[in-house]
Amino acid sequence: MTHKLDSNQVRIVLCYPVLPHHTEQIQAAASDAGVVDAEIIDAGQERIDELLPSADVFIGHAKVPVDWDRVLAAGKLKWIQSSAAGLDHCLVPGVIDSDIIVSSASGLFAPQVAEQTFALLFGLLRRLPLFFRAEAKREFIRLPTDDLRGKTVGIVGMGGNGRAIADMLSPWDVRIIATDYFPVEKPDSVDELWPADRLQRLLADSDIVILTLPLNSQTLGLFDDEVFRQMKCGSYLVNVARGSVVVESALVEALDAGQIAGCGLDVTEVEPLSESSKLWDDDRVIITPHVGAQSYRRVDDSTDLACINLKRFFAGKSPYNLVDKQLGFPHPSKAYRGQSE
Ligand SMILES: NC(=O)C1=CN([C@@H]2O[C@H](COP(=O)(O)OP(=O)(O)OC[C@H]3O[C@@H](n4cnc5c(N)ncnc54)[C@H](O)[C@@H]3O)[C@@H](O)[C@H]2O)C=CC1
Ligand SMILES: O=C(O)C(=O)CO
Repeated sequence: MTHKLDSNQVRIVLCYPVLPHHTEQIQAAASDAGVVDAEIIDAGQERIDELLPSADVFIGHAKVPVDWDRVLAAGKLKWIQSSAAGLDHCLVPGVIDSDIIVSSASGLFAPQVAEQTFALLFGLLRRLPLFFRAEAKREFIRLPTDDLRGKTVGIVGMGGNGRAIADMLSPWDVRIIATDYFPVEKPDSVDELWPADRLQRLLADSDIVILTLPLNSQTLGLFDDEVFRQMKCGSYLVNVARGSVVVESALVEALDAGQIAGCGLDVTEVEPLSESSKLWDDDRVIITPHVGAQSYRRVDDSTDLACINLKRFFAGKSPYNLVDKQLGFPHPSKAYRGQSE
Protein backbone atom coordinates (compact mmCIF):
# COMPACT_ATOMS: atom_id res chain seq x y z
CA MET A 1 0.00 0.00 0.00
CA THR A 2 1.47 3.37 -0.95
CA HIS A 3 0.34 6.65 0.53
CA LYS A 4 2.53 8.94 -1.55
CA LEU A 5 0.77 12.19 -2.35
CA ASP A 6 0.72 13.50 -5.94
CA SER A 7 2.47 16.71 -5.16
CA ASN A 8 5.51 17.52 -3.09
CA GLN A 9 3.57 20.44 -1.72
CA VAL A 10 1.85 19.07 1.33
CA ARG A 11 -0.30 21.02 3.74
CA ILE A 12 -0.36 19.58 7.26
CA VAL A 13 -2.98 21.13 9.50
CA LEU A 14 -2.59 20.74 13.27
CA CYS A 15 -5.29 20.96 15.89
CA TYR A 16 -3.89 20.08 19.29
CA PRO A 17 -2.17 22.40 21.78
CA VAL A 18 1.24 22.56 20.08
CA LEU A 19 4.05 24.98 20.91
CA PRO A 20 6.35 26.37 18.19
CA HIS A 21 8.95 23.65 18.83
CA HIS A 22 6.35 20.94 18.10
CA THR A 23 5.55 22.58 14.77
CA GLU A 24 9.29 22.68 13.99
CA GLN A 25 9.60 19.00 14.94
CA ILE A 26 6.81 18.11 12.50
CA GLN A 27 8.39 20.29 9.81
CA ALA A 28 11.71 18.47 10.29
CA ALA A 29 10.01 15.05 10.20
CA ALA A 30 8.24 15.95 6.95
CA SER A 31 11.53 17.09 5.47
CA ASP A 32 13.26 13.86 6.63
CA ALA A 33 10.38 11.99 5.01
CA GLY A 34 11.29 13.61 1.69
CA VAL A 35 8.50 16.16 1.46
CA VAL A 36 10.01 19.05 -0.48
CA ASP A 37 7.57 21.76 0.50
CA ALA A 38 5.64 21.01 3.68
CA GLU A 39 3.40 23.77 4.96
CA ILE A 40 2.55 23.22 8.62
CA ILE A 41 -0.38 25.24 9.93
CA ASP A 42 -1.38 25.34 13.58
CA ALA A 43 -5.14 25.84 13.14
CA GLY A 44 -6.09 25.40 16.78
CA GLN A 45 -9.73 24.79 17.63
CA GLU A 46 -10.58 28.31 16.38
CA ARG A 47 -9.67 27.74 12.71
CA ILE A 48 -9.90 23.97 12.26
CA ASP A 49 -13.31 24.00 10.59
CA GLU A 50 -12.14 26.68 8.15
CA LEU A 51 -8.78 25.06 7.32
CA LEU A 52 -9.50 21.34 7.32
CA PRO A 53 -10.88 21.25 3.73
CA SER A 54 -7.51 22.55 2.48
CA ALA A 55 -5.42 19.98 4.40
CA ASP A 56 -3.66 16.97 2.91
CA VAL A 57 -2.88 15.68 6.39
CA PHE A 58 -4.67 16.45 9.65
CA ILE A 59 -2.94 15.88 12.96
CA GLY A 60 -5.06 16.51 16.01
CA HIS A 61 -8.45 16.26 17.61
CA ALA A 62 -11.18 18.76 16.76
CA LYS A 63 -13.34 19.49 19.78
CA VAL A 64 -15.50 21.92 17.83
CA PRO A 65 -18.02 20.81 15.20
CA VAL A 66 -16.35 20.20 11.84
CA ASP A 67 -18.26 20.30 8.56
CA TRP A 68 -17.05 16.90 7.36
CA ASP A 69 -19.24 17.12 4.23
CA ARG A 70 -17.21 20.17 3.16
CA VAL A 71 -13.94 18.33 3.92
CA LEU A 72 -15.05 15.32 1.88
CA ALA A 73 -16.36 17.48 -0.98
CA ALA A 74 -12.97 19.25 -1.18
CA GLY A 75 -11.45 15.78 -1.71
CA LYS A 76 -8.00 16.82 -0.48
CA LEU A 77 -7.59 15.11 2.89
CA LYS A 78 -5.63 11.84 2.70
CA TRP A 79 -4.75 11.03 6.28
CA ILE A 80 -5.92 11.81 9.81
CA GLN A 81 -3.46 11.21 12.64
CA SER A 82 -5.73 11.56 15.66
CA SER A 83 -4.12 13.01 18.78
CA ALA A 84 -6.73 11.08 20.76
CA ALA A 85 -7.14 7.33 21.19
CA GLY A 86 -10.90 7.69 20.91
CA LEU A 87 -12.02 8.39 17.35
CA ASP A 88 -15.56 9.56 18.00
CA HIS A 89 -14.41 13.08 16.98
CA CYS A 90 -13.62 12.14 13.37
CA LEU A 91 -15.03 8.72 12.46
CA VAL A 92 -18.23 10.06 10.91
CA PRO A 93 -19.95 7.91 8.25
CA GLY A 94 -18.52 9.96 5.35
CA VAL A 95 -14.95 9.51 6.62
CA ILE A 96 -15.56 5.79 7.21
CA ASP A 97 -16.75 5.35 3.61
CA SER A 98 -13.97 7.48 2.12
CA ASP A 99 -10.36 6.61 1.21
CA ILE A 100 -9.04 8.76 4.07
CA ILE A 101 -6.60 6.80 6.19
CA VAL A 102 -7.07 7.18 9.94
CA SER A 103 -4.53 6.37 12.64
CA SER A 104 -5.05 6.90 16.34
CA ALA A 105 -3.20 7.63 19.56
CA SER A 106 -4.31 4.26 20.99
CA GLY A 107 -2.16 3.22 23.90
CA LEU A 108 -0.09 6.41 23.80
CA PHE A 109 -1.54 7.66 27.08
CA ALA A 110 -1.78 4.27 28.73
CA PRO A 111 0.63 5.00 31.64
CA GLN A 112 -1.33 8.13 32.53
CA VAL A 113 -4.76 6.48 32.12
CA ALA A 114 -3.56 3.62 34.34
CA GLU A 115 -2.50 6.07 37.05
CA GLN A 116 -5.84 7.87 36.75
CA THR A 117 -7.64 4.54 37.12
CA PHE A 118 -5.64 3.83 40.27
CA ALA A 119 -6.45 7.27 41.68
CA LEU A 120 -10.17 6.69 41.09
CA LEU A 121 -10.07 3.13 42.34
CA PHE A 122 -8.25 3.81 45.59
CA GLY A 123 -10.36 6.92 46.15
CA LEU A 124 -13.48 4.79 45.91
CA LEU A 125 -12.23 1.90 48.00
CA ARG A 126 -10.86 4.19 50.73
CA ARG A 127 -14.04 6.32 50.60
CA LEU A 128 -12.21 9.57 49.90
CA PRO A 129 -15.27 11.56 48.71
CA LEU A 130 -16.93 10.95 52.08
CA PHE A 131 -13.81 11.90 54.04
CA PHE A 132 -13.09 14.96 51.89
CA ARG A 133 -16.63 16.24 52.45
CA ALA A 134 -16.26 15.68 56.21
CA GLU A 135 -12.86 17.43 56.13
CA ALA A 136 -14.42 20.47 54.44
CA LYS A 137 -16.86 20.66 57.37
CA ARG A 138 -14.08 20.03 59.97
CA GLU A 139 -15.80 16.77 60.90
CA PHE A 140 -13.99 13.70 62.22
CA ILE A 141 -15.76 10.59 61.01
CA ARG A 142 -14.19 7.15 61.24
CA LEU A 143 -15.69 4.43 59.09
CA PRO A 144 -14.33 1.19 57.68
CA THR A 145 -13.01 1.21 54.13
CA ASP A 146 -12.63 -1.45 51.48
CA ASP A 147 -9.48 -3.28 50.29
CA LEU A 148 -8.09 -3.87 46.85
CA ARG A 149 -6.25 -7.04 47.77
CA GLY A 150 -8.12 -10.27 47.19
CA LYS A 151 -10.54 -8.71 44.71
CA THR A 152 -11.37 -9.88 41.20
CA VAL A 153 -10.91 -7.05 38.72
CA GLY A 154 -12.63 -7.26 35.33
CA ILE A 155 -11.18 -5.11 32.56
CA VAL A 156 -13.37 -4.55 29.52
CA GLY A 157 -11.02 -3.78 26.61
CA MET A 158 -7.46 -5.14 26.57
CA GLY A 159 -5.89 -2.49 24.32
CA GLY A 160 -3.14 -0.10 25.36
CA ASN A 161 -4.99 1.23 28.40
CA GLY A 162 -6.40 -2.10 29.58
CA ARG A 163 -2.96 -3.71 29.38
CA ALA A 164 -1.25 -0.90 31.28
CA ILE A 165 -3.90 -1.08 34.01
CA ALA A 166 -3.55 -4.86 34.29
CA ASP A 167 0.26 -4.58 34.53
CA MET A 168 -0.04 -1.94 37.24
CA LEU A 169 -2.64 -3.98 39.16
CA SER A 170 -0.95 -7.36 39.02
CA PRO A 171 1.38 -6.96 42.05
CA TRP A 172 -1.63 -6.16 44.26
CA ASP A 173 -2.78 -9.72 44.95
CA VAL A 174 -5.81 -9.45 42.71
CA ARG A 175 -7.30 -11.80 40.13
CA ILE A 176 -7.53 -10.06 36.77
CA ILE A 177 -9.99 -11.15 34.10
CA ALA A 178 -10.58 -9.31 30.86
CA THR A 179 -12.57 -9.27 27.66
CA ASP A 180 -11.49 -7.97 24.28
CA TYR A 181 -12.87 -7.87 20.75
CA PHE A 182 -9.64 -9.62 19.69
CA PRO A 183 -8.78 -11.85 22.67
CA VAL A 184 -5.25 -12.56 21.51
CA GLU A 185 -1.86 -12.14 23.20
CA LYS A 186 -2.97 -12.51 26.81
CA PRO A 187 -0.60 -10.39 28.90
CA ASP A 188 1.09 -12.29 31.80
CA SER A 189 -0.59 -9.91 34.24
CA VAL A 190 -4.04 -11.14 33.18
CA ASP A 191 -5.39 -14.42 34.57
CA GLU A 192 -8.01 -14.94 31.88
CA LEU A 193 -8.72 -13.15 28.62
CA TRP A 194 -12.10 -13.81 27.03
CA PRO A 195 -13.90 -12.63 23.88
CA ALA A 196 -16.12 -9.55 24.14
CA ASP A 197 -19.30 -11.66 24.16
CA ARG A 198 -18.33 -13.13 27.55
CA LEU A 199 -18.99 -9.80 29.24
CA GLN A 200 -21.80 -11.32 31.33
CA ARG A 201 -19.41 -13.87 32.83
CA LEU A 202 -16.86 -11.14 33.56
CA LEU A 203 -19.52 -9.04 35.31
CA ALA A 204 -20.74 -11.95 37.41
CA ASP A 205 -17.19 -12.60 38.68
CA SER A 206 -15.84 -9.07 39.15
CA ASP A 207 -15.72 -7.01 42.34
CA ILE A 208 -14.38 -4.12 40.27
CA VAL A 209 -15.17 -3.47 36.61
CA ILE A 210 -12.92 -1.14 34.62
CA LEU A 211 -14.03 0.18 31.22
CA THR A 212 -11.26 0.65 28.65
CA LEU A 213 -13.08 -0.16 25.43
CA PRO A 214 -13.72 2.25 22.55
CA LEU A 215 -17.02 3.99 21.88
CA ASN A 216 -18.54 2.69 18.66
CA SER A 217 -21.95 1.58 17.41
CA GLN A 218 -21.64 -1.70 19.36
CA THR A 219 -20.58 -0.16 22.66
CA LEU A 220 -22.80 2.94 22.72
CA GLY A 221 -25.05 2.53 25.78
CA LEU A 222 -23.66 -0.97 26.42
CA PHE A 223 -23.91 -0.56 30.20
CA ASP A 224 -27.69 -0.29 30.48
CA ASP A 225 -30.12 -1.48 33.21
CA GLU A 226 -29.75 -5.09 32.20
CA VAL A 227 -25.97 -5.02 32.24
CA PHE A 228 -25.92 -3.31 35.65
CA ARG A 229 -28.17 -6.11 36.96
CA GLN A 230 -25.56 -8.60 35.74
CA MET A 231 -22.87 -6.92 37.86
CA LYS A 232 -22.02 -8.45 41.21
CA CYS A 233 -24.00 -6.80 43.99
CA GLY A 234 -21.75 -4.29 45.79
CA SER A 235 -19.16 -4.12 43.03
CA TYR A 236 -17.46 -0.95 41.79
CA LEU A 237 -17.31 0.57 38.30
CA VAL A 238 -14.48 2.71 36.93
CA ASN A 239 -14.99 4.31 33.51
CA VAL A 240 -11.90 5.78 31.85
CA ALA A 241 -13.17 5.10 28.31
CA ARG A 242 -16.09 7.19 27.03
CA GLY A 243 -19.13 8.33 29.00
CA SER A 244 -21.61 7.17 26.38
CA VAL A 245 -20.64 3.52 26.88
CA VAL A 246 -22.70 3.82 30.08
CA VAL A 247 -26.36 4.85 30.25
CA GLU A 248 -26.09 7.39 33.03
CA SER A 249 -29.70 7.01 34.22
CA ALA A 250 -29.07 3.25 34.62
CA LEU A 251 -25.89 3.99 36.57
CA VAL A 252 -27.80 6.28 38.96
CA GLU A 253 -30.42 3.56 39.45
CA ALA A 254 -27.76 0.93 40.09
CA LEU A 255 -26.25 3.17 42.79
CA ASP A 256 -29.68 3.91 44.30
CA ALA A 257 -30.50 0.21 44.41
CA GLY A 258 -27.12 -0.61 46.01
CA GLN A 259 -26.36 -2.87 43.05
CA ILE A 260 -23.02 -1.11 42.77
CA ALA A 261 -21.09 0.26 45.74
CA GLY A 262 -19.56 3.18 43.92
CA CYS A 263 -18.12 4.45 40.67
CA GLY A 264 -15.17 6.47 39.44
CA LEU A 265 -15.86 8.41 36.27
CA ASP A 266 -13.23 10.22 34.27
CA VAL A 267 -15.78 10.52 31.47
CA THR A 268 -19.50 11.21 31.38
CA GLU A 269 -22.24 10.97 28.76
CA VAL A 270 -22.18 14.75 28.35
CA GLU A 271 -19.06 16.72 29.27
CA PRO A 272 -19.18 18.69 31.44
CA LEU A 273 -21.67 16.65 33.45
CA SER A 274 -24.98 18.49 33.86
CA GLU A 275 -25.19 20.58 37.02
CA SER A 276 -28.42 18.80 37.92
CA SER A 277 -26.91 15.30 37.83
CA LYS A 278 -27.44 13.29 41.03
CA LEU A 279 -23.93 11.92 40.61
CA TRP A 280 -22.33 15.13 41.88
CA ASP A 281 -23.69 14.78 45.40
CA ASP A 282 -23.14 11.08 45.92
CA ASP A 283 -20.43 10.13 48.43
CA ARG A 284 -19.86 6.91 46.50
CA VAL A 285 -18.96 8.68 43.28
CA ILE A 286 -15.74 10.33 42.14
CA ILE A 287 -15.86 12.45 39.01
CA THR A 288 -12.78 13.77 37.26
CA PRO A 289 -13.05 16.05 34.22
CA HIS A 290 -11.71 13.72 31.49
CA VAL A 291 -8.10 14.17 32.55
CA GLY A 292 -6.85 10.60 32.20
CA ALA A 293 -4.50 11.58 29.39
CA GLN A 294 -3.98 15.21 30.38
CA SER A 295 -0.45 14.95 31.66
CA TYR A 296 2.28 17.47 30.88
CA ARG A 297 3.78 14.87 28.51
CA ARG A 298 0.76 14.56 26.28
CA VAL A 299 1.63 17.04 23.52
CA ASP A 300 5.26 15.85 23.35
CA ASP A 301 4.19 12.20 23.15
CA SER A 302 1.51 12.95 20.54
CA THR A 303 4.05 14.86 18.43
CA ASP A 304 6.60 12.05 18.66
CA LEU A 305 4.04 9.53 17.38
CA ALA A 306 2.88 11.92 14.64
CA CYS A 307 6.49 12.30 13.45
CA ILE A 308 7.15 8.55 13.46
CA ASN A 309 3.94 8.04 11.50
CA LEU A 310 4.71 10.91 9.09
CA LYS A 311 7.92 9.14 8.09
CA ARG A 312 6.08 5.85 7.68
CA PHE A 313 3.23 7.44 5.73
CA PHE A 314 5.51 9.21 3.24
CA ALA A 315 7.60 6.06 2.87
CA GLY A 316 4.41 4.30 1.76
CA LYS A 317 4.10 2.24 4.96
CA SER A 318 1.03 1.96 7.17
CA PRO A 319 1.12 4.32 10.12
CA TYR A 320 1.13 2.70 13.57
CA ASN A 321 -2.35 2.42 15.06
CA LEU A 322 -3.89 2.25 11.60
CA VAL A 323 -7.61 2.21 12.35
CA ASP A 324 -10.02 -0.32 10.97
CA LYS A 325 -12.64 2.31 10.20
CA GLN A 326 -15.52 -0.17 10.21
CA LEU A 327 -14.56 -1.36 13.70
CA GLY A 328 -13.59 2.08 15.00
CA PHE A 329 -10.24 1.12 16.53
CA PRO A 330 -6.90 -0.34 15.37
CA HIS A 331 -6.42 -4.08 15.02
CA PRO A 332 -3.93 -5.24 17.71
CA SER A 333 -1.41 -6.20 15.00
CA LYS A 334 -1.19 -2.50 14.04
CA ALA A 335 -0.80 -1.24 17.61
CA TYR A 336 1.83 1.30 18.56
CA ARG A 337 3.73 -0.07 21.56
CA GLY A 338 6.56 2.45 21.75
CA GLN A 339 8.43 1.45 18.56
CA SER A 340 10.89 4.18 17.48
CA GLU A 341 10.60 3.62 13.72
N1 LIG B 1 -10.01 9.05 29.90
C1 LIG B 1 -9.13 9.43 29.00
O1 LIG B 1 -8.51 10.49 29.12
C2 LIG B 1 -8.84 8.55 27.85
C3 LIG B 1 -9.82 7.77 27.31
N2 LIG B 1 -9.54 6.93 26.26
C4 LIG B 1 -10.61 6.07 25.77
O2 LIG B 1 -10.23 4.73 26.04
C5 LIG B 1 -10.42 3.92 24.88
C6 LIG B 1 -9.34 2.84 24.85
O3 LIG B 1 -8.07 3.46 24.66
P1 LIG B 1 -6.80 2.59 24.25
O4 LIG B 1 -6.64 1.45 25.17
O5 LIG B 1 -5.69 3.53 24.06
O6 LIG B 1 -7.31 2.06 22.83
P2 LIG B 1 -6.98 0.70 22.09
O7 LIG B 1 -7.48 0.86 20.71
O8 LIG B 1 -5.53 0.38 22.29
O9 LIG B 1 -7.82 -0.39 22.87
C7 LIG B 1 -9.18 -0.62 22.73
C8 LIG B 1 -9.38 -2.12 22.94
O10 LIG B 1 -10.76 -2.38 23.15
C9 LIG B 1 -11.08 -3.58 22.47
N3 LIG B 1 -12.52 -3.64 22.24
C10 LIG B 1 -13.24 -3.13 21.21
N4 LIG B 1 -14.54 -3.41 21.36
C11 LIG B 1 -14.66 -4.11 22.52
C12 LIG B 1 -15.74 -4.69 23.21
N5 LIG B 1 -17.00 -4.58 22.77
N6 LIG B 1 -15.49 -5.35 24.37
C13 LIG B 1 -14.23 -5.47 24.83
N7 LIG B 1 -13.15 -4.94 24.21
C14 LIG B 1 -13.37 -4.26 23.08
C15 LIG B 1 -10.23 -3.53 21.21
O11 LIG B 1 -10.07 -4.81 20.64
C16 LIG B 1 -8.94 -2.94 21.75
O12 LIG B 1 -8.04 -3.95 22.17
C17 LIG B 1 -10.33 4.89 23.69
O13 LIG B 1 -11.12 4.44 22.61
C18 LIG B 1 -10.84 6.20 24.27
O14 LIG B 1 -12.22 6.33 24.01
C19 LIG B 1 -8.28 6.84 25.74
C20 LIG B 1 -7.26 7.62 26.23
C21 LIG B 1 -7.47 8.57 27.29
O1 LIG C 1 -7.19 9.97 23.78
C1 LIG C 1 -8.38 9.99 24.12
O2 LIG C 1 -9.26 9.33 23.55
C2 LIG C 1 -8.78 10.85 25.22
O3 LIG C 1 -9.88 10.77 25.68
C3 LIG C 1 -7.79 11.78 25.74
O4 LIG C 1 -8.33 12.92 26.26
